[in-house]
Amino acid sequence: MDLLNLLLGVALILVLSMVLFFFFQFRSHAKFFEKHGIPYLGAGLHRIVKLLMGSSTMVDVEVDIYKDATSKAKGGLVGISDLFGTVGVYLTDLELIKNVYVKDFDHFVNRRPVKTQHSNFYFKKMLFVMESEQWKGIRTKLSPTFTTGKIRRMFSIFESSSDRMANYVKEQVGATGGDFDLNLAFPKYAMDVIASCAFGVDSKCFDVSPDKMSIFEDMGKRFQFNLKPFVFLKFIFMMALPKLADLFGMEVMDTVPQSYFAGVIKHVMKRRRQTGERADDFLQLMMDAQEGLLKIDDDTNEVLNGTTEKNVLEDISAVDKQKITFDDDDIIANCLLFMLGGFDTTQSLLLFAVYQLALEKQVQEKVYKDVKTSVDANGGAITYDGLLNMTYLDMFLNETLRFFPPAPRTERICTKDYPVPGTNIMIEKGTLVAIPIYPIQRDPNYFENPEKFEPERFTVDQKSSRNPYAFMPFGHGPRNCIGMRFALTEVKAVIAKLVLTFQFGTCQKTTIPMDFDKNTNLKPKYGMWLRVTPRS
Ligand code: HEM
Repeated sequence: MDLLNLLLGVALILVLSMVLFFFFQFRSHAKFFEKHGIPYLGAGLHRIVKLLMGSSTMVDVEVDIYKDATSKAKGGLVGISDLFGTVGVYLTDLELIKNVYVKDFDHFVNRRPVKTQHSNFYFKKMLFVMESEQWKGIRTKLSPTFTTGKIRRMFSIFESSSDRMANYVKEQVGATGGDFDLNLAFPKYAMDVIASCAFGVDSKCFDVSPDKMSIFEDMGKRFQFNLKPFVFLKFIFMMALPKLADLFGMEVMDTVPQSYFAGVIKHVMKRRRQTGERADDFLQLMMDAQEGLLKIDDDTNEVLNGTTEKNVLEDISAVDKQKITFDDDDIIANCLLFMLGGFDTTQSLLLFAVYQLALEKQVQEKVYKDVKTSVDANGGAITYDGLLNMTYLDMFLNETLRFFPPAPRTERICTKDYPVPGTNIMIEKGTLVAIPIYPIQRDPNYFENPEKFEPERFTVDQKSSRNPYAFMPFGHGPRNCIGMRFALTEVKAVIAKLVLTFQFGTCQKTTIPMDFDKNTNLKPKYGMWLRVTPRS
């Protein structure tokens, strides 16, 4: 009983300390914004509480902040205290967003820093969280692995995983079709591709029944981003009190899957080095990059409006380049990043794509015709070049990404004081800069009737008549998603295969309208139940 009282007392003191800590922090933020003449949205504690209680999703929070922000913004921004107590600005103006992404990128090179010192060995070596020159150096090493030419060479991986996926779904629904939760199959596809591309192994995901997972899939799921209340509180604690978090040895990521995957990669690298065996996969490209055998191709992530990633990356001085190391731990970290950056996001796009196919029958028929025409012209095969000709499929996926962007916002940290053009506002070095993706893509100022699903918004004409920064599912500029082309090819390959093989419809268990999972990025809450019927 005494021990229980003691624990309750400690818990109470901890909660009270955190409340006091946040109270004083938010008061100092209010003064900060007042001094800079920036309207302040306040602490937004009600949003944090709603997230923690599970009555709001991350998307609800984003939409709510955007609504508030657009009504109060000055010079295209408002002040916020983010969920972790960081002082930040929230951008509402597309010109300012363009400046941050591209034009004045040198002021906004980094993302939110990882403040803990002793933990997260691989996490800190991931491109996503790296900073400044180190980031530029590693991005230079990795960019040549994501070019069109390299992805074309990996296409056979997408092809065989797509075949496995289609066969798996066929087995589940039978010859006459049936209701099936696609959420049980797409994670297997995403994992199968990652296992082959980034780890050089067979995931065996499709070799088990839907209620089971192969060890690779199981570990991958444990590695996924989630915001369950306990994890969320842990993040808040780690960001707000990094020194204490270090003292407790807290880790951002679960260490068991981390060690498992690191072991797999080390094993494959050792075998390849010993036997001279090579493969057309991402791991091989990184091993080649380590040896300095890869060059930046001309098509390295073309970036909108004049600035190319190539320009920025070539900007690193010769001396800096020598300082950039790329050892086996960097390779492991960036293979893990494939899992972190590519597993959840790709699944999310796939799930919402089939959802929209099922809801919009006419769209489904158009996608089918587009795919069939291209495949027939290629002797019945889905090829890399064939995918490039599927223009309606491309428009359809873009509209799916507008409607359901897997990442609802992105962020930068201001790395040099930045005077906001046309105003007397200064964004101070160290300030977090939040860029809302989901709410802008649903804003009627940029997309007429935004709640209507309409792939025709992405015809060449319609795209050219719109501000390109209103659509940003992969971010923009030199720090955009490095895996964009990879992800789009991976998704197109399997959607093409699936629409050729099946027709998708709704069933009793289909959630309409969509309900999002509260504990993670954009994902359906109740799986993705659809009626799946093999085409005759
Ligand atoms: C549909 C799939 C995907 C979506 C929607 C997506 C979205 C995004 C977004 C919004 C960002 C932030 C961009 C910015 O801040 O401007 C990002 C960054 C990133 N993504 Fe993706 N992503 C996807 C797939 C992938 C895949 C397959 C990989 C595989 C490697 C990947 C790796 C990364 C990395 C490494 C970054 C950080 C880049 C850097 O900091 O230089 N993503 N992604």
